[in-house]
Amino acid sequence: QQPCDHISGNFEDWIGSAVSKEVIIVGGGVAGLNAAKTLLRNGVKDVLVLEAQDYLGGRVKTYRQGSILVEDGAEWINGGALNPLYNLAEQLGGLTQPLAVEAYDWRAQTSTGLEADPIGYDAAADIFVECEDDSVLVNYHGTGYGQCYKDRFPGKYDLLRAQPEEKNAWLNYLHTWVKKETGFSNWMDQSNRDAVHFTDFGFDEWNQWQDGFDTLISYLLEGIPQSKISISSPVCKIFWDMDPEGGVLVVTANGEAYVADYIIVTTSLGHVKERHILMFSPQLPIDYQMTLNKIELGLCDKVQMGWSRPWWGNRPLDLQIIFTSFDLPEEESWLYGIMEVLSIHQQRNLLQSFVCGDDALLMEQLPEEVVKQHFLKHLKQVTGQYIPEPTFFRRSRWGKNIWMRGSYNSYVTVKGDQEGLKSRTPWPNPSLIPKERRLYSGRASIRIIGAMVP
Ligand SMILES: Cc1cc2nc3c(=O)[nH]c(=O)nc-3n(C[C@H](O)[C@H](O)[C@H](O)COP(=O)(O)OP(=O)(O)OC[C@H]3O[C@@H](n4cnc5c(N)ncnc54)[C@H](O)[C@@H]3O)c2cc1C
Repeated sequence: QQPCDHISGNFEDWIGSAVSKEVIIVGGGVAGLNAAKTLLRNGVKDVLVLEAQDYLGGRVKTYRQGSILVEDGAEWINGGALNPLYNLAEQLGGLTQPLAVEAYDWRAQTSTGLEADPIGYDAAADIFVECEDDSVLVNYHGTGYGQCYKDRFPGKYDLLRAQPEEKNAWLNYLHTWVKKETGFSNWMDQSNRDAVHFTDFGFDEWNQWQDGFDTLISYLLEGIPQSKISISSPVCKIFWDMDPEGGVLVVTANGEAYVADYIIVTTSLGHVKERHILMFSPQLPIDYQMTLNKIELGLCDKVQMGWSRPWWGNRPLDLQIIFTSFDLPEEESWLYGIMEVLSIHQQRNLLQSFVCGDDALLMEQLPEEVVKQHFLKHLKQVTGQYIPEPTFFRRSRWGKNIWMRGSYNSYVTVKGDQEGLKSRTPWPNPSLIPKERRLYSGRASIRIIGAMVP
């Protein structure tokens, strides 16, 4: 199934047929295209982007069908003007303002279809803010991120005097909410020390790209000639320290070989973790490998459903789902991962939910029609409303995608923290990398860069 599995041979087998390039960029997502655009703008002309899939953008993937526009991947410009993308979108005339909270028809329902006590939501939301505060988190070094929430929730909830029987249900809701924000399978996975360093632009600023997040990709592509990009060209082998002439040899699944002065690898952490042993020759330096073992990439998917008109009413819907019973059949248990069903901004006939971690992995294994029927049945049960057959359905599968193996938010695990990794910055401090291995410091250099977008 992995197109790279049939690529074999060593350095000597490939070097003879290799085409020379100054810079090879692995991956045509935001990071790779931005690197190419920047190099070209600065006079480095002999650049080639090798992209594994048949489209550019990677985790920026806008889907259009008639008047429908949905995002499989990146959707929001979080953090308002603090986010550099905000200014870019504004400059390109493509920024939408978030809807006011009051614009939404906000509901909180139990999974059995009863109205939930909104006071539980207030407790959950308060703690959500508290546990993002670095001055609170420093007290939790050495533990998992969820510890802060677990410790604070009971007191806060009791203070708000909500129904005691709903207490655990709201704590479970809070866990699912944190998983959605982080992509973890379990909120005890991430090291609290790492969470302290998380650059949070603020989660209440929800600007978007007017015409889809891929406006960013079109912008990046301006100024990159087509000849500088090769799609459907997975990079399988990188021989990075073997050429007596000092070049880096790259071999693709199509059997093409390139020898470059420099290489920039922008593939997702999930892909690097899965393939680095087979991909790099010699193996990555041991400190890189050890770092890789201590960090993970989260997984979140989206499920989207549309109708010819909104059955929920004229206002956009924001429906919170609080699971009060856990008797779903095994196959449907991925639904436990849904804590919110939200109208898609600018798409008033469409609803969307996130599903993360293990729940996402289970959902990804099911046929699309089955996922659709589960989601529909669940919505009917929760709302108690008549819901017609949807006219649109889509779900993402970022975990199954062999070029991604995850979606957003890399993090240091608790175990990684205990083993000495103190920050999520995946690679050792560049100044600690021997000079001859740094980008722009000579041939045979290698540098792996991460996502441009948080
Ligand atoms: C569901 C979801 C929701 C998100 N929501 C937001 C959001 O609201 N706001 C936000 O700012 N960000 C969001 N993100 C994160 C954002 O999409 C990413 O941070 C960003 O797109 C990463 O860009 P990148 O170029 O670093 O990596 P990628 O987009 O992963 O690009 C890497 C590219 O490398 C290619 N590749 C992989 N392996 C190989 C190989 N061996 N050879 C050649 N090519 C290879 C891949 O196909 C891919 O195109 C979201 C992501 C997901 C999945």
